[in-house]
Amino acid sequence: MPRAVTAIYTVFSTAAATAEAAAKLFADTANEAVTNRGRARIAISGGSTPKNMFKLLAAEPFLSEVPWAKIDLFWVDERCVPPTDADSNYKMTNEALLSHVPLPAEQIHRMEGELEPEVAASRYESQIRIAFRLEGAETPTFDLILLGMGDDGHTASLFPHTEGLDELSRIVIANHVPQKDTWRITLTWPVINQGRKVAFLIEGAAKTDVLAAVLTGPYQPDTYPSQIIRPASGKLTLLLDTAAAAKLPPAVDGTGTLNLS
Ligand SMILES: O=C(O)[C@H](O)[C@@H](O)[C@H](O)[C@H](O)COP(=O)(O)O
Repeated sequence: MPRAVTAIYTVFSTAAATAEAAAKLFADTANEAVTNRGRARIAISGGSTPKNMFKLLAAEPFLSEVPWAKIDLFWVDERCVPPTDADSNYKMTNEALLSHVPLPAEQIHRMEGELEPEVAASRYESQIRIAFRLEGAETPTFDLILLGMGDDGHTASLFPHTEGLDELSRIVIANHVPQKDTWRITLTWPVINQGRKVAFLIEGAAKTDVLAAVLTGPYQPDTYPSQIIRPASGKLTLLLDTAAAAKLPPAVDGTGTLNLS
């Protein structure tokens, strides 16, 4: 049985407001982690939705608010392409964010999409083990994991009916995605669920029906992998625009709560 968690969704009237809320979540969580633990380890997703948030983080006031020198930035997933490729999550993030902020290069932990998938996955797992000083079978606890969701219900690079959904012990895997005829590198869902704070950023009418199925429909994670994200903290945060949230129970004063059992 899946872990029971409380999904707290906040609905914003525009994509710009959603991006602003996501940037504030990034800054606030980073500052809390640095205050309490001396550093912040954050894993971000790619795709298109986070781009506006990244641009906001690269400008004032967030540029000054974020403790860049104390952040270790990781990716949730990456396409198996070089970092110069138009499909590269790293490329998008570098253009929108990294090339504009004082985040030390050695604290930017890129997934090496240009390598053979399994090699890239095991090298990234080693990078994480070193950065988190993990021993034995320990797994990392990220301070913040920012996720997106595809219109097929996938998150990270955990796509419907793929083998990656069955991986319980590794931190990073290469996941073959037959429906895209491609390989992806991705964090595994148990690692994502261990995040201190796990948040989805979801926008647009293309996500309306699938988000309703994920949050209010029967539990079928092989079909809707986003359902497998049930954080150990007991709380799942969702930042949504009105279009994505259109088929969810109406939010009161902009915020709704769903008990996912
Ligand atoms: O590599 C990726 O594509 C992402 O990490 C992926 O999980 C993304 O979050 C969803 O596909 C949503 O993508 P959009 O934001 O483009 O809708």
